[in-house]
Amino acid sequence: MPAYRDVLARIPEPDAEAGSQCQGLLDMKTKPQGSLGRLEELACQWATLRGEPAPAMPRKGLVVMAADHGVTEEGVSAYPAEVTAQMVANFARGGAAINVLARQHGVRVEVVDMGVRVPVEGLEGVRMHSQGPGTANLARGPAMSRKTAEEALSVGALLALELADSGVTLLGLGDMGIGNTTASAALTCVLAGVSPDMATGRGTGVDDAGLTRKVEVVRRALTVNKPDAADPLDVLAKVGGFEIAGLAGAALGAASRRVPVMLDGFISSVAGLVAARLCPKVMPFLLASHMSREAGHRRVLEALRLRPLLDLGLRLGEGTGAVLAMGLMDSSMHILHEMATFASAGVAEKSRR
Ligand SMILES: O=C(O)c1ccc[n+]([C@@H]2O[C@H](COP(=O)([O-])O)[C@@H](O)[C@H]2O)c1
Ligand SMILES: Cc1cc2nc[nH]c2cc1C
Repeated sequence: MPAYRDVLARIPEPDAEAGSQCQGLLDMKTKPQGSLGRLEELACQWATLRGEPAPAMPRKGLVVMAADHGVTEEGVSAYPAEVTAQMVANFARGGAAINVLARQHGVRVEVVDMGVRVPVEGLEGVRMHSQGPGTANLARGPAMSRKTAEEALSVGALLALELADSGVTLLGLGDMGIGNTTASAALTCVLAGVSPDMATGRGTGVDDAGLTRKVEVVRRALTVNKPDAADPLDVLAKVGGFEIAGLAGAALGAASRRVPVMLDGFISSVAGLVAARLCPKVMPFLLASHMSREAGHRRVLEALRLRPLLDLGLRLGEGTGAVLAMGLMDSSMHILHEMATFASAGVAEKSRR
């Protein structure tokens, strides 16, 4: 059995009792009840998912999965496909935005080559799990076989298990892949039930003509491939990407170990949606870090019933928004562990009037 199928059968239920006990602890802190708003919600969510009223501070990890997309030959990106490999080298050297933010927030980063066109073999710190030299052009036929989609899902699931075993308790998802907003738009159309013009955005910054072309390409991908919305693996194989499949697998693997998953922008949220369609039990473990500028992101978060923590106009990917939001999770846990209570600080509680 492919590894990802094994993990999705093991995703536990959240522990609502641990969450309400966590709220009880927060209510004893020296503040009007509920006044830390979503930070309190985050703390309780963390408790619910970890299954303890006062869990330890998160140990943060992030997987950045990179792959190329055959659909770039349709002229759907503002940047050339070579940028995917070049950015993987940049990640390995520690010079990308994600490296900077991860260092600031103490997040361990794992970079995975899931199928970059020109392999980046030999780069220290890059894990090689290439599924091929990029996907096939999804506007002309399936992006990959069903078997490859399952293999990529399994790579992600096994990596998440490995990270959980080594102590990671909060996992962020990041992506890198020129052309991947086209694949993500096509996935969004099928899995969230929206039209190509609603799901498609400017990605790295295509102009108006590029956007019109991109919507047409997404429309053609759906007509040519006829993905079956009731069969998420079929959808993923036909109009997905290697890195998207890997990230979906990572979400499933993390959830199976009670490791909450911090989604990033459009692409990693689509991966979350793929995971949710494969196994709805993953849904409580998915957290939305931010609202991307990319047009389709809102639709994906709506389909996942998630409310993003931040709205910073980001549209970079790489896991940048996920890492920023992990800082909020840290803050919520510092509050839970370090704030004085009304009793310990001798502060008068709410009047009973
Ligand atoms: O995270 C997002 O919401 C996001 C929105 C737009 C673009 N990106 C990044 O830009 C690349 C894909 O853009 P494109 O135009 O080549 O499809 C890919 O590397 C993504 O990480 C990411
Ligand atoms: C330079 C560059 C960096 C990126 N990081 C994620 N997607 C990207 C796309 C481009 C073009």
